Amino acid sequence: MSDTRIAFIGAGNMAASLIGGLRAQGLDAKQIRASDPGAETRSRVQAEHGIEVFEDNAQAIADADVIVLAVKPQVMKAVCQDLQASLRDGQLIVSIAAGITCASLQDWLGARPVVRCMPNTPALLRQGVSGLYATAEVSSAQRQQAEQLLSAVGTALWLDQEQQLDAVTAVSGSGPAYFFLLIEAMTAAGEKLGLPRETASQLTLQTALGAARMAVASDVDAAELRRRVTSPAGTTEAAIKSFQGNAFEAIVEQALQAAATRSAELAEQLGK
Ligand SMILES: NC(=O)C1=CN([C@@H]2O[C@H](COP(=O)(O)OP(=O)(O)OC[C@H]3O[C@@H](n4cnc5c(N)ncnc54)[C@H](O)[C@@H]3O)[C@@H](O)[C@H]2O)C=CC1
Ligand SMILES: O=C(O)[C@@H]1CCC=N1
Repeated sequence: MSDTRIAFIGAGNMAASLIGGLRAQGLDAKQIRASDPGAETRSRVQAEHGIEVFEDNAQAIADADVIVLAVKPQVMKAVCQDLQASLRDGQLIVSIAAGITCASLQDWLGARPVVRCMPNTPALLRQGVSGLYATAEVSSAQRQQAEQLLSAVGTALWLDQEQQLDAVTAVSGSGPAYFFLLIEAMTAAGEKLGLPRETASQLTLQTALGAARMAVASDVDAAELRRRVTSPAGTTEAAIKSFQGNAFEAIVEQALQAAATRSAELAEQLGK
């Protein structure tokens, strides 16, 4: 990455996280450019990261080795069709949009090297995780560039099949929202049990953080960690029995299936 030039099309939340991660890794501000129609968005990334910003996407990609498509899936087709004429051979396209296939991107941009990724919002704290899939046109040097880009904001994992990105979207792309939902529910339940809201919130948040850190650091799996909390005939067992009596695992499986199905549907709808 020492002399790679990267252009971001769309400078919203995910792009700003990636730019922040790259800058923290020591990439020079001169190596990064971004374009966005929002004047406020442009000013913000320029002020925060010292990079050059553009209103015009074609200007932003002029000297780029890597072009990161960080717009919403719904505008991707129009953005690509506008960019197509300004692309040079050898530029790597990296898309972080949910549910936009490599085939659609290559349909709109030509048969170029494309890496499709699914990051998640903890990228904001460089605690993200991403799945990456590369088309056959991507060289090994470009694979490394894409991996380094996503590694700047967390863990980057390669996939063998593009379809697996629907599952990655269901597990980790949307995943932070599931944990936030559990945090909301546990905080509300703690309050109902008689705790002040702020206390219930702090207890829940620190428990979530502690449990996640333990699970990451542990050499045993989550099921074993759970067993270690669960005393025979104790309080945890009562709660776990209640969760499982209400088909907790099935609820989780159905929710992730819904997310994966939606990811595939988006590809179908927006790929045309
Ligand atoms: N938010 C999330 O949890 C995740 C989002 N993603 C994907 O990341 C992409 C970006 O999402 P966010 O950063 O959350 O959205 P965002 O709305 O914060 O950023 C998108 C940016 O694109 C800009 N934009 C709109 N039209 C444009 C155009 N014609 N040319 C250039 N820029 C344009 C918008 O002004 C906005 O600043 C989406 O495709 C989403 O699917 C991927 C993983 C997780
Ligand atoms: O909800 C969505 O569609 C996007 C993709 C993953 C997270 N947010």
